[in-house]
Amino acid sequence: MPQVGVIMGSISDWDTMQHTCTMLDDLGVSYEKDVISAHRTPDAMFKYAKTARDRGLKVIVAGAGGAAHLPGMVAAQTTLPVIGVPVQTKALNGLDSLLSIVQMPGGVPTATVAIGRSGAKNAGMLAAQIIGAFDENVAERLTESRTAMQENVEEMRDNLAKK
Ligand SMILES: Nc1c(C(=O)O)ncn1[C@@H]1O[C@H](COP(=O)(O)O)[C@@H](O)[C@H]1O
Repeated sequence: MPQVGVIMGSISDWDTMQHTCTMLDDLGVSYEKDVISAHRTPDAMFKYAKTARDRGLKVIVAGAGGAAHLPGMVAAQTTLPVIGVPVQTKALNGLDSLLSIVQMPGGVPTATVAIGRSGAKNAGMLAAQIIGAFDENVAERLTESRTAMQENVEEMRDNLAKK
């Protein structure tokens, strides 16, 4: 039973959303992935959000670009935490996606990460942190990843000192 649902408005979002999936793979968190659109497949979106909790999901990560209504519309229909990933767009560089996701009305929170790949990566990590609040194994892997990141910066400092 997957713990995280990773959905995206179009297959064209996969370039971005694959980074969420890679992060979840690295942290050993089970997930499912799908293309669901609030605009193009409203009934499927409704069903996905309404059945998510009963299917055992704990967190939903939703990526979309442009008029990115998917994360907010999913959040409107479930009390599971929803993390929105603003996909970078050609016309407006993803500012449109960001503002569509982040500016939710009071009462329907949607966690919002940065535009594009880094945001998608952080969405996977944030989803893992939510799971890790209740799962010691995931928490342990998150701690290891922080340690690796710190070691990486130490290496950068050593390299800089040699320049
Ligand atoms: N923002 C949404 C939604 C939605 O929010 O329901 N459904 C599709 N899209 C977005 O449209 C963009 C272009 O999609 P296409 O590449 O399929 O034309 C994608 O970034 C997708 O997330």
